[in-house]
Amino acid sequence: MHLLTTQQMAQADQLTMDSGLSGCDLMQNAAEAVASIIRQLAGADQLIQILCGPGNNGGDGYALGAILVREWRNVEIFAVAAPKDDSDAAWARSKWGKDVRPLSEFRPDGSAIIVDALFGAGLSRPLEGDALEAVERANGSAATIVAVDIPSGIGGNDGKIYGTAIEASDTVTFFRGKPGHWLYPGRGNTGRLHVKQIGIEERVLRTIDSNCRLNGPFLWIGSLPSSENSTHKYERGAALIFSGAALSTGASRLSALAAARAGAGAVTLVAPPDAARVHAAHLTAIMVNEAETREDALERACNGKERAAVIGPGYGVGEPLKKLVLGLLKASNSALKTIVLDADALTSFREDPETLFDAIRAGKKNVVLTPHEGEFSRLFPNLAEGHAKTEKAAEAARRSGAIVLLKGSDTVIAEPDGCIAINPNGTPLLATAGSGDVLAGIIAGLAAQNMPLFLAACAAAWLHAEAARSFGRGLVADDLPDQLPAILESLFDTEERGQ
Ligand SMILES: NC(=O)C1=CN([C@@H]2O[C@H](COP(=O)(O)OP(=O)(O)OC[C@H]3O[C@@H](n4cnc5c(N)ncnc54)[C@H](OP(=O)(O)O)[C@@H]3O)[C@@H](O)[C@H]2O)[C@@H](O)CC1
Ligand SMILES: [K+]
Repeated sequence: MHLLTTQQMAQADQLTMDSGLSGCDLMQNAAEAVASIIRQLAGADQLIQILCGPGNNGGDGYALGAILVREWRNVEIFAVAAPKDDSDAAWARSKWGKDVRPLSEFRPDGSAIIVDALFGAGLSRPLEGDALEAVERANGSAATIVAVDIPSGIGGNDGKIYGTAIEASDTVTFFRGKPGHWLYPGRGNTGRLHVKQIGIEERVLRTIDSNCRLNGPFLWIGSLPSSENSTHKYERGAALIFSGAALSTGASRLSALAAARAGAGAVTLVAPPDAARVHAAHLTAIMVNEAETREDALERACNGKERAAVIGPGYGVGEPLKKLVLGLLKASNSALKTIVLDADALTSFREDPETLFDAIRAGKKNVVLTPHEGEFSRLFPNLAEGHAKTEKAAEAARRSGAIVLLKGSDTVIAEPDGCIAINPNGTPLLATAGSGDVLAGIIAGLAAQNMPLFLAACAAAWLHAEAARSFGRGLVADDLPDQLPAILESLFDTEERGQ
């Protein structure tokens, strides 16, 4: 599903109005959509307190009030300022036609439903004065809060809080969601998101240049590898995982198991001899190859049948890892097409990230970088602050020439050409040691089966979170790979049933 910025939503609005529907029609439809949610949440006698701003978000609030009083509901409206004369919002206020009290007089009734129609797509600065106080009062009350379009104070494009922001239990938005509904902290303030259709036609998306999508199976299920037609393990796809030293083998082992559970037919760990023995004691289905030196490991990678490799987890930050990564990126004429750079492989380039980016751009490999925020700020120090997470990831992908999967509870995946996906099913359960190693392994496992790399990264982020959810409390990273087969199976089942 596309996500639209506030500017793109305004464009959708305008394109719709150009083809005949008026702004007042859209506002009326928007208000009807919010009313349908209020009817589900409110008892017949429950007080509805609507807070209206000066723009069209406020207009939606007045139009909603007019609908609800016709149903004999008990409605109060408080406004921060009157709408401009002759605006759609002024039309809606005239439809309401009853008393409007100043926002400074708003006192929440703990048993009421508060409708937040203060600011939506037009939020242009931090909340202050009466609006700020009203939002704080509403949040401090026991009332249920329903936000119109987006909780007031949340930036529609970046999900950031401007001054303060409404904490809604439900948010009703129109046509498509916005990045700010899905990026934290906005996602936390949004509550349940209801996306309602108000007469904007799908075809406007052909004109609007939207590059941001919500991640989910609908995006990549058609490309998800199925092992049905492969009879040989190498035909199914092989992955190579680079191991660190004997005392830090766990991370690479997690990546290897995840790659195998994601469907790679053959997974090999390449490890220094003492580490190889540790792996051998733990593993059965995963192959282990010894490599005496870094050069041996590189040679093994270049002469193998593996299409995808993971390097970084548990390897150890430093010059040897840098050289190995640069060697892999440079190697031509090998089956290895995809390299997932994670953890130590990212941190090793913190002093000179440009060396890494130059090598990625110069080489012929498809590369995914999987930083968490800390690793990201080491590689892209001037992008770390201020920007929206989507913009940070997109700019990092453009600069590095790699797909960037910026981890977090709202993981963002970006391609160098500007396509972005926001992952919606992240969970705090994933904040556990080794979880990132598993994610890197899933990406490699899917890429080894020839899944297009951006889609593989999107699918991996979603499957990884789904695996955590399906295990639940008490999860440790070791549990994640084992959850994957059942999740993959149910995805294929669903697709076969055409759902
Ligand atoms: N797109 C669609 O499909 C449809 C959209 N619809 C609705 O329209 C909404 C967008 O309407 P909108 O453009 O009028 O913006 P809105 O959010 O009402 O705010 C603008 C006003 O607030 C003011 N203001 C801003 N920040 C402020 C602050 N911190 N503190 C104080 N003031 C502040 C700002 O002042 P200014 O920046 O101009 O000085 C301006 O006066 C959208 O969210 C949806 O609900 C539906 O009706 C129909 C279909
Ligand atoms: K709002």
